[in-house]
Amino acid sequence: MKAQTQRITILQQQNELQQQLLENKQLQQRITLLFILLMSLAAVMLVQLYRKVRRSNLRLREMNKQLEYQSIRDPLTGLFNRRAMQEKMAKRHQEPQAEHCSLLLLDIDFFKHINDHYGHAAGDAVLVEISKRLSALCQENELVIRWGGEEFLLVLQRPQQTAIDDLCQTLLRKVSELPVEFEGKTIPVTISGGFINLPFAGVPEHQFNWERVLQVADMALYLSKVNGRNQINLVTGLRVPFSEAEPHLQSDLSGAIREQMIHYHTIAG
Ligand SMILES: Nc1nc2c(ncn2[C@@H]2O[C@H](COP(=O)(O)OP(=O)(O)OP(=O)(O)O)[C@@H](O)[C@H]2O)c(=O)[nH]1
Repeated sequence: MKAQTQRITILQQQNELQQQLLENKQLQQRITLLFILLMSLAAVMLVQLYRKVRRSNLRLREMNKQLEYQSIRDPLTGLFNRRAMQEKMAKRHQEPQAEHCSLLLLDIDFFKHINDHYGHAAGDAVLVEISKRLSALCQENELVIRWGGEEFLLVLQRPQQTAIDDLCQTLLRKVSELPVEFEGKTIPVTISGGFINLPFAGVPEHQFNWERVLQVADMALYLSKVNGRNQINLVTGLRVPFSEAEPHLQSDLSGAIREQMIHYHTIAG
């Protein structure tokens, strides 16, 4: 009887153990399931987060590109601005053998009168139209810059002087032959310019840098203005050693011409 009771107790204990094992297994299964569920949820969230970050990165990159574009463009005409020129020249400075190029500085004649007579909006329309005409005449590797209010700077890549002369002639004609039409108003426009090569007359650029060379183009432009406008004065070389001409090239182009220190010619429209 005692042995039977003992066996029953053992069997009961075995049953309880089995029951416990079963419950443990179920618990383990639940934990595994929960773990898988949690991992899946985390994976989904991670993928979503990754996509979000990627989208925002793309947006940032796009905005950055736009900002970069805007920082080197003039908002009215879409042309390059001064900063673009400074960047181009800084790059040029780093090149071991900088390419020959030319600077053509242009300024619309009597632009103040256009504004006063036809209105500021008409003046803006003239700037936009002239920008288009200038751009149409330039090659892809050349820069058209809005240098100031009604001033443009072309950085040309045409080694032949005849090609430059042809361009100047065409440019004067293309600006003046067709008046700009704006809201029923017909606005006649002419332009004046000053031209020079960079480097100038083989003078190394560390000695005569682009800013100083451009000053000469500015003086040549001034000559075009005082000599009647609708023309371009081109400074194409030196007739005397640079050291001799240098003082004149800083502020007195007329003196350099008078003293026959430079090669120059005029193209009239
Ligand atoms: N409409 C318009 N006018 C501008 C802009 N920027 C500058 N200006 C005007 O351009 C005019 C420039 O005039 P001036 O420098 O006196 O020269 P100008 O009348 O062209 O005379 P010359 O250069 O001697 O032929 C000024 O009246 C400026 O207000 C612009 O973005 N839009």
